[in-house]
Amino acid sequence: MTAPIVTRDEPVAGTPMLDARLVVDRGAFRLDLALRISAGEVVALLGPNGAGKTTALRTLAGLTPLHDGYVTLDGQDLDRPDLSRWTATERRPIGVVFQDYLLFPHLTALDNVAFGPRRHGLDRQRARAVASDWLGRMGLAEHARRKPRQLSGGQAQRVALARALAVNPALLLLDEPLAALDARTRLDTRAQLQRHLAAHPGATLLVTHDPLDALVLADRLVIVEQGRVVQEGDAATITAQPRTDYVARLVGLNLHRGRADGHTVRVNADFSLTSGDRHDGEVFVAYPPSAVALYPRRPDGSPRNVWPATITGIQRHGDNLRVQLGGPIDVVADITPAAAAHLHLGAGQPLWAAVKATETRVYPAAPGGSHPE
Ligand SMILES: Nc1ncnc2c1ncn2[C@@H]1O[C@H](COP(=O)(O)OP(=O)(O)OP(=O)(O)O)[C@@H](O)[C@H]1O
Repeated sequence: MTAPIVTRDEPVAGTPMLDARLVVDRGAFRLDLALRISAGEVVALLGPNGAGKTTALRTLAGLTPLHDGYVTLDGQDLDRPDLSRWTATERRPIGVVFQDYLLFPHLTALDNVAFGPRRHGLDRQRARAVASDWLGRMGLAEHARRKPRQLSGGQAQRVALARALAVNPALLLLDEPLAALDARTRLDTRAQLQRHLAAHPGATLLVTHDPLDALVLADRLVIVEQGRVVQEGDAATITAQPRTDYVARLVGLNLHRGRADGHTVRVNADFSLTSGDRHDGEVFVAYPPSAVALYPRRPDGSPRNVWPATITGIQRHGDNLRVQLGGPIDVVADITPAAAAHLHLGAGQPLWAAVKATETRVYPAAPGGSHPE
């Protein structure tokens, strides 16, 4: 597709800071996603391994060429493959924090941060003044003369963030910015990062596997699978109404797709669920693992959905056990150790699963045409 040529000095009110359609072919893999991010907005790009998150980030940074589509940032066309126009990485008003930070090992923290402003034309003294200010904001003033190897993981992460922000980027790109940290450092650094992102006036794109990072740091989530956007929205909407198996696992819900006829949802040829909600047509049915009760024998006299199942896996899950079940539908159930003691759990063991109709949530599969397929 082609977009009109837009060349303007001032961003037009109401237009997003970043407006992009990224099309990249990599052998059998094709990335094709539209991204719009407003000034001051933090968007998390979330998806399973190989979904295309890093490719999207590298394309925006100019490290991987865009094959089709366009990248418009702050009113300027950066990439227009249809016009054979691309902008070199170093000429983009973009700051990048890579997963392993990529600090220059031979430069001090100060000179690592000063590197960006230097490249943007400031003389050494002014670049160092800008860098010093950023290190101060990151609480690293006393570490300015240290080399990267003398910094902790959390400190190195903040130097990398300072380096990315020191050029006042219209777009800040973060690639798994907390992945290299241990769990404790991660907690502190996540809180600090949240503060710095909230203060960043430009657009921010955060690439992550980690739903917690996305939920804490982002205003909006964009979920990609196999190079395509499958769902996007705020965290509350996505956690309430997942639309793919990946998203359902991410937010910890069982999810089935089926055809509703009143209170009955046919999930497959062998199985229907009864729900408290009335619907007609293609729907999703979601319910938490804690809503699935397990019994050694068929429970009688109950209005619930009841079916025979077989245990396919058991894991510890917080204080409870998470039990994977096969049968007419695949589900997971969370049960307490006390409940487990009555069931004599073991892989391959047959038992009965039940879900109350009132604990299921049913919603249309294609609201407003935003269906993933
Ligand atoms: N240099 C490359 N050459 C060819 N194909 C590549 C290259 N890098 C990545 N790919 C392919 O592109 C697809 C998307 O990979 P990408 O790294 O963007 O996914 P991702 O969502 O970032 O995954 P992960 O979470 O594992 O980092 C994959 O199928 C991958 O095999």
